[in-house]
Amino acid sequence: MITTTDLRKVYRSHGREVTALDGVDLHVREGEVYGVVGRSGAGKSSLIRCVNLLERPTSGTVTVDGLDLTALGGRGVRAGRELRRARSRIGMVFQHFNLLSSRTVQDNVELPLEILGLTRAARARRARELLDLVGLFDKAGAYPAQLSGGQKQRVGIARALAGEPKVLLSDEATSALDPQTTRSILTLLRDLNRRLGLTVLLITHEMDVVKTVCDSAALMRGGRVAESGTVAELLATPGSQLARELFPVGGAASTPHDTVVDVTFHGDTAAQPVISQLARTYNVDVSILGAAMDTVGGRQIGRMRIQLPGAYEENVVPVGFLRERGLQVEHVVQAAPEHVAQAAAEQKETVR
Ligand SMILES: Nc1ncnc2c1ncn2[C@@H]1O[C@H](COP(=O)(O)OP(=O)(O)OP(=O)(O)O)[C@@H](O)[C@H]1O
Repeated sequence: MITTTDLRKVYRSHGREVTALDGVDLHVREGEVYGVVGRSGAGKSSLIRCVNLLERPTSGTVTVDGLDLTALGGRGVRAGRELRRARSRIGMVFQHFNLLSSRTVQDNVELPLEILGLTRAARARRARELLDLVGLFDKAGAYPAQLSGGQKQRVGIARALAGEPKVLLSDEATSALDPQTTRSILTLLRDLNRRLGLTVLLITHEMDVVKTVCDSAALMRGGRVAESGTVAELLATPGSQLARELFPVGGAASTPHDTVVDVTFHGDTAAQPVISQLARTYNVDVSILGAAMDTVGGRQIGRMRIQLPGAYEENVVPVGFLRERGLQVEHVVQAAPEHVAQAAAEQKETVR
């Protein structure tokens, strides 16, 4: 539904060039909720703004619902009109809601419909339907200042849906909200995604957002996509940073000479009997260093960090035993004690 190909964005200001996007290839399938995460400055906002051409890419293409938006945006009245029409099929939700304070809730939702040229009666009817959809029918006559943050964002979402978009872009829609309100907005987005078949591309710096609503995710670093895939694929990718951050499991080994592995299993596969079978079959002492269960991408996932006596090479058979039983096993390379001391010293240096 959304494809970017070798997308580059270079900002030029005060004689300086900043490369915000350095060849981004992204593919968001129809009907999925896709999360883009990354540190501040990774290029997330630039990406989402290039997807609806609020920002013109320096090079590369953006295709939304089969239409190459980058080809539409030439100069001239016709090109401008075509781009505006295409853009009206892409809804956008902002972190700070961007509502007009002098307009009522209903008038805010009607704004894009005015631009689309709907009659007053048709606008009012559609705006009320949309307010009903986001649970704010009774607030039609209120002004933004009379609403809570969550209600303002619901108005923002209703307004974004006015042009009956197939795609909704969300730029940190929940980062100004408290955790409970965040949850209710995410539930609303998921609900709209399912009921309307809406494809949602959201950017966030909160892993919990990805965990709660996303089917797929990408990690951006330095203007590039460092990792991407469905949440299930990412969780099954050895060494995936996203998987680690989505599902952290801690615990340090008692000795650096033993083997530490992270074992991932799905909620319906009980790991505990497998671990005790392992201990019995190979007569090894298995220490559980950490464990967690959580729901990721709507599926129950469990992760356990265990310690096995001896070096990794000596544990190939027990590790194979776990893998044969369908568990995903990832070797956690432990830092040698002198490296730990050095890393701690370096960190102290940075803090100072
Ligand atoms: N209009 C602009 N002019 C110049 N440089 C810009 C502009 N917008 C963004 N940048 C730079 O581009 C890089 C990527 O910024 P961008 O806002 O896309 O990142 P981000 O991942 O969304 O960060 P954040 O999470 O802090 O919003 C940064 O180095 C930023 O300073």
